[in-house]
Parts: sequence; C-alpha cells; structure tokens
Amino acid sequence: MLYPAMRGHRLALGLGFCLLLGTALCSLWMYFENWLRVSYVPYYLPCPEIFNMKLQYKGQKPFQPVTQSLYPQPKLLEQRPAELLTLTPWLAPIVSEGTFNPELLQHIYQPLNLTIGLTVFAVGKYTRFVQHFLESAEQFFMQGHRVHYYVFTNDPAAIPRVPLGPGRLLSIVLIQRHSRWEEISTRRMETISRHIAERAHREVDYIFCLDVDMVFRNPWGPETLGDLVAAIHPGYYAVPRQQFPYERRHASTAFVADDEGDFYYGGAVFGGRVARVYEFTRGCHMAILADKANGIMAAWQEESHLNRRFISYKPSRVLSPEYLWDDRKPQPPSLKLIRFSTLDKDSSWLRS
Ligand SMILES: CC(=O)N[C@H]1[C@@H](OP(=O)(O)OP(=O)(O)OC[C@H]2O[C@@H](n3ccc(=O)[nH]c3=O)[C@H](O)[C@@H]2O)O[C@H](CO)[C@H](O)[C@@H]1O
Ligand SMILES: [Mn+2]
Repeated sequence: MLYPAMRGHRLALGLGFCLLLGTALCSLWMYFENWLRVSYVPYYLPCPEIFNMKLQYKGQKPFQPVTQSLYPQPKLLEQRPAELLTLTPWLAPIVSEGTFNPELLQHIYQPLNLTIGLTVFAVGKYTRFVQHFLESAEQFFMQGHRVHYYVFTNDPAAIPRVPLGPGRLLSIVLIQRHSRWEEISTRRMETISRHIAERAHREVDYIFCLDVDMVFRNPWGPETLGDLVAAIHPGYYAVPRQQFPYERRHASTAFVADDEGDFYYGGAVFGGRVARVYEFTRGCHMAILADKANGIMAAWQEESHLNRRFISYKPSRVLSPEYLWDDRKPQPPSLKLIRFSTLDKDSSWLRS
C-alpha cells in the first residue's frame, strides 16, 4: 500500500517521463521529415557546379530579358488568308517559304565556316527513328555547312551507322534511361545544358535541339540561324491564346495567364547560338527543378517550361510550322511546303 504523497510523486514522474518521450519522438520525427525533404533535392540536383560556371564563348553577345507587358496576341494568319505573318510584334522574322532567298543566304553564310550542332534523343524504343531521321537530315539539314550531330542514347549499339557527308560528324553520348517517358522528354533540358557546358560550347556556333520521331522533307538551311530560335506548334497556329495548352496552375513555375503569350511553340524544335541555348535550357531546367521540389509536373512537361520562358525571353527568330509539322494533319494552303514533320507513330506502344 502506497502513501498518497508517494503515489502523487510517481504520477508526476510518469507524466514527466511521457512528456520527455513525446518531445523526443516529436523532434525525431521533425528531424527525419526535414532530412527526407532535404535529401530529395540533392538527389535530383545533378551538377550545381556546372550551373554556376561562367563560360567563354566564341563571339559572345550580351542580352536583356524582355519585361512582361500586356498586348494583343499576334496572329500568324492575321493578314490575308493563305499569307503568313512575317514579323512578330517584337520584330523577329517569322521564317517561311518566300520570305528569304536561299542562294543569297548560302552565299552570306558559307564563308563564315560555321559549325551547327544538332541534338537528338533516342532512348528505349525511340532508337528505331534514328536511321530515317539521320538519312533525311543528311539530305536536307544545313547542306554545305559543317554539322555535328549529338545523339543521346542509353543504347549506343542500337544507333545505326548512317554514312555522313564531308564536314559532318556524329557523336553518340551515353545517357541514363528513365522509366517514364515524361521524365525522358523533360530531362532533355538538363542533359542539353550540361552537354553544352561540358563540351558543345567549344565545338559548335549554333545548336538545334530536335525530336527524333520526325523526318526532314525539304531543305532546312541558314535562314533558321538566329540567337534564339523557336518553332510554332502545328496544332495551335490558328488558335486564340486563351486556348493554348499552357500550364495554368499558379503553383507551377511554367504558369501562364490567359492574357499572356505570343505563339504556342513546339517542344520538338528550338535552337540558336550555343550561348543562348545554354542559358535557355539551363533556365528551363531550373524551373523544372523548382516544380519537381514542389511535386508538380507541368501540363506538357518541358514544352510548358519552354513556352513560359519564350514569353519572357523572346525568340529572335521564329520558324513557321513548315519547320515543325505533323504528318497526321493535311497540309493547309497557307504552308507552301513542309520541311520537318512528325511521323505518324504508335505513341502508346512506344511509351509502354
Ligand atoms: C511536336 C512536339 O512539339 N512534340 C512535343 C510533344 O510530344 P511528342 O509526342 O512529340 O513527344 P515524344 O514522344 O516525341 O517525346 C519527345 C522526345 O523525347 C525523346 N524520347 C521520349 C520518350 C522515350 O521513351 N524516348 C525518347 O528518346 C525522343 O527524342 C522524342 O522525340 O510533347 C513533348 C513533351 O511532352 C515534347 O515537348 C515534344 O517535343
Ligand atoms: Mn515527338
């Protein structure tokens, strides 16, 4: 039998112990929760030292980002029917057949002895597109210029040895395979920026970044060379900007408001001077990282981030849908020819 004073003493001791245990468990949980959160970011942040490097480019030019403002949407088919707009409201040429003289441009660009890089990703089942892609590029892409293809793949043995013309080189770059197709597509921004920082800035003057499930059908020449180049998506060139499939959630860094946006650009084609493409892909990758840390994947993955960035950093040259068409659509009278087009493919099988 315990005295009431002793019982009170034990009760107080027990309560104190429980309180201590609770506090310890609580801080342990908070520690682990923090630790989990922190450990996730460095896992995904792959090469912070490269993002902070100041690179020395051939003939670098300074540039200013364009501040956001509100203005009416430019319309590609605004003027006369079957006539494309030729200048953006910020005075960037919109390249299409009839707006340039290919012989004159060849004459101007040939003596510059430029090297044009071309990045293309062929991961998993997408290696099957490489042969057709390269053969058609050999026929039509930057004829008479030095070209360096960079093929990124997880499976170098599956890349066919396509015969290349003089002055044309191909490098196969081994990359990791991610399981989800969205991740493979999105990670291109990271891989390209990293590749430019590590290697391509010393090897090429301009660089284009293209989808592999596509084929060249007509000449693609120096008319496409600009500091920062975007291509109008074939699905949205006649659509009001409110209907563009931008990322509309405020929580995403790719968010675009209803009254913003010029053209809806395709993720399958962008390029420019190597320095500008480095800044561009690095910027997109940083925005993708921020979304990732917040558990968000943008509506159209890196294409959404590309579109967000092109609103603030306007392309200096815009390619008409001649340079990014889709075989599943009939050719409209406004397009005199198709230069580069998406093949009709079995997406669900490819992505499985
Ligand atoms: C015409 C156009 O603008 N296409 C864009 C669109 O769909 P797409 O249907 O064109 O995307 P897609 O399946 O072609 O994937 C984009 C590219 O990633 C590479 N890849 C992808 C998956 C894979 O398993 N292995 C592989 O190598 C390959 O180079 C491919 O061409 O949206 C994508 C993002 O969602 C990209 O922005 C594409 O550029
Ligand atoms: Mn594609």
